[in-house]
Amino acid sequence: MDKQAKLLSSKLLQKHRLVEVVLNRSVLAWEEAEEGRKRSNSGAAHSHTVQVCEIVAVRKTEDEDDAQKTRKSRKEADQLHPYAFTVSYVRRTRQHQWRCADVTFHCPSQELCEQWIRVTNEQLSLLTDRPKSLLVYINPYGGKRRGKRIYEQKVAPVFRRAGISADVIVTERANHARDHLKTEANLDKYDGVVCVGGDGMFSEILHGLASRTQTDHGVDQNQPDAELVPCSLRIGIIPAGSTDCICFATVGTNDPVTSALHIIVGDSQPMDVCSVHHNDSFLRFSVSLLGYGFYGDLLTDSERKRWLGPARYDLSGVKTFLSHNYYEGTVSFLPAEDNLGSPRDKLQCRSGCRICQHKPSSNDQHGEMSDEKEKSAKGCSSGWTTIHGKFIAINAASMSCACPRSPKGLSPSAHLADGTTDLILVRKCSRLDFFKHLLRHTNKDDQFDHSFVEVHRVRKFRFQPRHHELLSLEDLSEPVQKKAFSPICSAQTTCSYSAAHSSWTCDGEILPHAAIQVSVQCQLIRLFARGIEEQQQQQFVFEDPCTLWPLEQSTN
Ligand SMILES: CCCCCCCCCCCCC/C=C/[C@@H](O)[C@H](CO)NC(=O)CCCCCCCCCCCCCCC
Ligand SMILES: Nc1ncnc2c1ncn2[C@@H]1O[C@H](COP(=O)(O)OP(=O)(O)OP(=O)(O)O)[C@@H](O)[C@H]1O
Ligand SMILES: [Ca+2]
Repeated sequence: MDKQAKLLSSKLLQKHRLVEVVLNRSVLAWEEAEEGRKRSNSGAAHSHTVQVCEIVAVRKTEDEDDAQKTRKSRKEADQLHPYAFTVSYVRRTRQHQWRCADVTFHCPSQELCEQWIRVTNEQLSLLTDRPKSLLVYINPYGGKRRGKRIYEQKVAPVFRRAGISADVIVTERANHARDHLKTEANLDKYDGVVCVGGDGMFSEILHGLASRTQTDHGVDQNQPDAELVPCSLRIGIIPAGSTDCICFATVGTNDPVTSALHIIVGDSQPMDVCSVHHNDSFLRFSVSLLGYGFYGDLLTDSERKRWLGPARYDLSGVKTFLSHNYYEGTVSFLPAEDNLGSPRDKLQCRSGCRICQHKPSSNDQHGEMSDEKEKSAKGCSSGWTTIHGKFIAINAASMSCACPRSPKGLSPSAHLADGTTDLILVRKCSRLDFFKHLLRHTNKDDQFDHSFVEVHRVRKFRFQPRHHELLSLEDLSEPVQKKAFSPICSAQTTCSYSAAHSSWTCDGEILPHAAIQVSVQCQLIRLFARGIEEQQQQQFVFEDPCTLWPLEQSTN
């Protein structure tokens, strides 16, 4: 099929200029017609191009719509081109932000106007990746408690314009969305699930959808080696949380309108999910940060300060930094193959990332090695590596974890969909050294370039805190978290013996066990996103700027 073949070509009026408008299967383009240029004595024609896949909608222009925008040209339009249609499309602005822009064309006859609308809509209907029906969960209490307003004012109008129908559920309690997805929701009705909230809300959707998928396929997710079935519905994130790191790392910004537009155009970004087990029982899934020590303690403390909103992380951050605790334990990991790069190679994961497109073979589809190889590896020699030490932090970043606090993230070269996680070990060091390491998350310096930091790209890992047996005997009547709330050991004091252990934070949730086994499930889910775009595509600046809507008002 010739993508360049013209489907329609007409001379139409756009504002007060006569323009040649062309539609083919891939683009809608217009430029000032020759006679218009001669009349206005202008030089080269400015041409404008919109990818058909980035057209949001086309509609007959209502008089009221048009009146305000083209008051100057109304007289001429009324006389010669009284019929008009408006195309809404994606326009890139700054720093990965998208906006919905409108351009209106006036036609000399109703027939021609209707033909343009019909043929453009026919092309849009061929874009089968676009969702028509969505299930939306709004957390009214996430972030700065603006989820409902953000959805109603910024997102719903764009969905309506794109002809998307949405069933909206405002959650009434924590885990409402997860439980609804797990057992109640009629998922056949929908083309995707959207959450309005932060990383915690996303985690609810992930758990609901992934568990439901395993149940529907008879897979027992308690088995650490079970081959999990990928979820068929894509997930959209409208950011309205405190960190929004999953949105930021998959879209490049945490802007609700941008996310809504990625949903409308039907983008698809596969994503790795870590499954976390304690012995033979499933604990949780993680897509961003699994952190023990510094981040575990920080999150444990910040949960008690939820009322402070996003500022809780800074306060608990300073407090945890000053406590300067370290924890002893054993980490074992199964390194990823060399062709998947290394956390220090500076090959960042971007839209269409080559590393993530490398399809794992059926043997290592879910981060598995061949049975033979893994058995010998577990034995000790090849494959698994074991490190015993005293750690200030043990972090596993399955994606960069870029967010406004740390624009390059915890592991800047981690990949969204390569089937691996970057395991970062920060050993006991001085407070000043740890501060230097933290500071490097906010600037261009390499945070791994310290003698006390090492980083490994892995498919699986395990952690065993020191004296676990002793602790569990001692603490049979006491939940592990309680103990973990009050770490005893501080790196400046000499700790000859310590039974203290931290907790794992798993995408912001605290896990009830310190001894865990983690396995990366390659591309278990897909998001309505496309990864971070390398370069902003060239945008044409209109002499008469198109309307950007919804009106840019700050709700953040
Ligand atoms: C000197 C400045 C150092 C700044 C260092 C910034 C590093 C930031 C790294 C952020 C990584 C976020 C990963 C995302 C994880 C999400 O799944 C999870 C759920 O939303 N959020 C958090 O865990 C929330 C994590 C929030 C982390 C906040 C860290 C704040 C650290 C402050 C340290 C202060 C030292 C001050 C010394 C005087
Ligand atoms: N109606 C509700 N009432 C109370 N808690 C809720 C409700 N709906 C969802 N939650 C819970 O609120 C928690 C936090 O929500 P969310 O992730 O949206 O915001 P956040 O924590 O401010 O942001 P982030 O996770 O990005 O740091 C989630 O773990 C979710 O389970
Ligand atoms: Ca990954």
